[in-house]
Order: sequence, then C-alpha cells, then structure tokens
Amino acid sequence: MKAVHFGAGNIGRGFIGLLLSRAGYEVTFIARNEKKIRLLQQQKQYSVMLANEERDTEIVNNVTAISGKNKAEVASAVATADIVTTAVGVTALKHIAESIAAGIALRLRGTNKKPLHIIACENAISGSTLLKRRVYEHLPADLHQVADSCVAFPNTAVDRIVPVQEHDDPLKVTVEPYFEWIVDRSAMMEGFQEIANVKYVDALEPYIERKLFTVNTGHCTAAYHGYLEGYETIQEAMADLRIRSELSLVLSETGSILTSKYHWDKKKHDRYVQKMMVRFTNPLLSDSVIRVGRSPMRKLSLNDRLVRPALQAHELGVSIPHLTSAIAAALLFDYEKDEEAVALQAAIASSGIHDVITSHMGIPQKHAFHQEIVDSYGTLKESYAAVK
Ligand SMILES: NC(=O)c1ccc[n+]([C@@H]2O[C@H](COP(=O)([O-])OP(=O)(O)OC[C@H]3O[C@@H](n4cnc5c(N)ncnc54)[C@H](O)[C@@H]3O)[C@@H](O)[C@H]2O)c1
Ligand SMILES: O=P(O)(O)OC[C@@H](O)[C@@H](O)[C@H](O)[C@H](O)CO
Repeated sequence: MKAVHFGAGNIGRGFIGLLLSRAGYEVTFIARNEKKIRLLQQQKQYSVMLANEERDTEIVNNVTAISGKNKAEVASAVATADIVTTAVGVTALKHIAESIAAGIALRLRGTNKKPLHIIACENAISGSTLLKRRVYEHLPADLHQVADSCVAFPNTAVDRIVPVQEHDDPLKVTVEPYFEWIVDRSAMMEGFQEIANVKYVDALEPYIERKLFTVNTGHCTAAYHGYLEGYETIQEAMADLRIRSELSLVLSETGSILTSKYHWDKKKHDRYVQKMMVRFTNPLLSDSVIRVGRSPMRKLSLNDRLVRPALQAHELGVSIPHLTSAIAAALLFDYEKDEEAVALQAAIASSGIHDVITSHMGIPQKHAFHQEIVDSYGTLKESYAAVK
C-alpha cells in the first residue's frame, strides 16, 4: 500500500507519517527542504520520541521523499498512491493543488481506477473540501466526472501537539503522547481499508468543532496573552495564574456553545477540557508562543478558532467577554518575524481596527459583536501601553 504525504514538517513526520507507516503503508513525503529529502531517501527511516518520562522512541520505517519541485515524479507518486495526505498549512494547500491534479489526471488517463482518498490534515474546518476545490481548478474538465466517482476528499480532525524541533538529527521529532485522528466516514469510497488508530465517524462537524474550539482556541488564548506578558513558551504562560484562569474562562465560554449546540453532557465535556489543559502544561515539551500564535490573520478569519465560535455564541445568546479578549489579544500580536502578524499590524495602522474587523474578520459594523471587539481591543492595548 502506498501513501503520499505532502509536507515533511512536524505533524507530517511526528503524526501522519508515523501512523501511516505503522499501518503498513510505504510513505513518500513530498517535501521542500533538500537536506531532509536527501536524508529520508538515504535512511528510509526516522525516529519519533514521546514527551513522557520514559522518552519512548519509535522508528518509523518504510519512508522516502521526493522534492516538490520534481513535478513528474510527484505526479507519478500520486497516480499510483492508495492514499494522499497533507500537512502543509491550510494556506499552502493552493501551492500543492496543481501537483495533486496532475497526479489524478495521470492516474485517470491510465489504467488505475482504484479509489483514491485525499485527506488534508490541517487545522481547519473542511480542509479536504477546500483542497478539492483547489485541485479541481487544475483538473481538466473532462476528468471531473470520473474523478467524482473514484477520488474522495474526506474531511478530518487531527490532534497532537508537535512543537518546533531542536534535535541534532533533522529528521527526529519529539511529540506529546496524546493523539487523535478522526476522519469523516461518510465521504469514504466503498471498500476503503481503515487505518489503524484512526477513528471514523459519520458526522465530523461536532468533532472538528470540539477540537478547534477547545484545543486550538485555548492554545492561542494562552499564546496571545502569553506573548503580551513577555513569555516565550506556552508552558511559561500556563504557569501564570491570571492567564490560566483566563484560558479556563474562555474554554467555559466555548464549552457553553458546544454543549448547547450539540446537546452534550456538560460534565463529560468539562473532563475533555481539563484533559486538554493538562496537555498544554506538559513540562517535557517546550512549545513557543510564537509557533502557537503563528499566522494571526488565518486564526482571526471567519471560519477559524476565534471568530467562528464567537459568532455562534452571539446566535445562541452565550456571553463571551473572555473569548472577545482573546480576539483582542490576537489583534495585538505584533511579532515581527511572522508575516501575517506584520501584515495585520500594517492593516490596522493603515485602515484602522474597524476596517480589519469588517473586511478581514467578516463582522460588519452593524453587528453588536463588532463594537465589543473594538472596546476589548482598546482596553487591552491601553493596559499594555501603560506597562511599556
Ligand atoms: N504541530 C502541531 O501541533 C499540529 C497539530 C495538528 C495540526 N497541525 C496542522 O498541520 C499543518 C502543519 O503544521 P506543522 O506544525 O507540521 O508545520 P511545519 O511548518 O512543521 O510543517 C509544514 C511543512 O509543510 C511544508 N510545506 C509547505 N508548503 C509546501 C509545499 N508547497 N510543498 C511541500 N511541502 C510544503 C513545509 O516545508 C514544512 O515542512 C498545519 O495545518 C497545522 O495547523 C499542526
Ligand atoms: O497549527 P496552527 O497554527 O493552526 O495552531 C497552532 C497550535 O495550536 C496547533 O498546531 C496545535 O498544537 C495542534 O492543533 C494540536 O493538535
């Protein structure tokens, strides 16, 4: 069985590649970093270490890599694959869509009509559907119908904290012990073979919203407030009782949205929240606030971890002062080496906060929540200006 995985980064090697290899797939990474490509081709393996007391280490075998620049080889790998996965970042999906389309075209014009599943393992709602749209823009129109019958793009939710790596071995990756990979079964083609350790569900939305509105909303709350306080890591931010309490209040707000929307048992959801908060404090990991807060424009977009739950809260009549404050903190994230943070601050400086909330976050000025964000942003900005 052949798997092609786009992106040999932290989650690609530390989670998706690991599970695919363990399930018996021969995994080909499509990568950009020449050194990692060479090492994967030569060694055909790498190690994954768990951030637990025992430092349990697993060797991931049966792997190799192809440079994304080598278009013909990439197309041929996709044409013969049983599964294609990605973990490149949701905004980078547009850059790999053409290669995937070329592979599908090669496959469908040849003899391989076996079902192909393409799964975008990104932190996003409907990431695979988004990838499908991009791929079809590059796929010749005469192949759309046949592609519809044998290429599927099931959406997914992937959860494992994998920080930026600092090993001498460029392939080695340290990951937290916890993981969860959930795939929408209703979008799978008939006869698909389940991947071990992946959970298949009939409706993905509750799972992806639970993960995004708890793990990711919580994570970025700690990152943005932590950044403003001058902390370098999530672990440091979590040791600050004020931030920890803020995080807890944000998760109780998103918890109210989720339990009310999906009629979940509140106690069960609270246990999930507690478990997630413990993950953020793992002392054997060091996860930077810069990584967790990265790409604030993406995180502040309409369908992501901050605005999506906030707008749902408004519809449900749930009060969300702490989530609003997390949004304000995101709007103040001005880390100068993050391209989106620079662009965000430039947009606020040139067009003003109202315009950013309207045109980027998609919240019109007439919506009551618009002014609530402006007020929270003003208060937070003033309190940090006073400290500086
Ligand atoms: N790290 C985590 O804890 C975590 C957990 C769950 C989900 N995710 C999601 O997984 C995705 C990847 O995150 P990450 O933390 O692994 O980031 P990362 O930066 O470590 O990895 C991304 C990789 O994609 C590669 N890439 C980018 N564009 C490419 C292209 N055009 N062709 C080939 N490779 C390309 C980069 O070179 C990099 O190696 C993101 O969507 C992220 O939200 C991350
Ligand atoms: O990858 P991002 O930028 O969407 O979000 C940063 C972190 O919150 C994220 O990578 C988490 O570590 C991960 O989602 C845990 O499953």
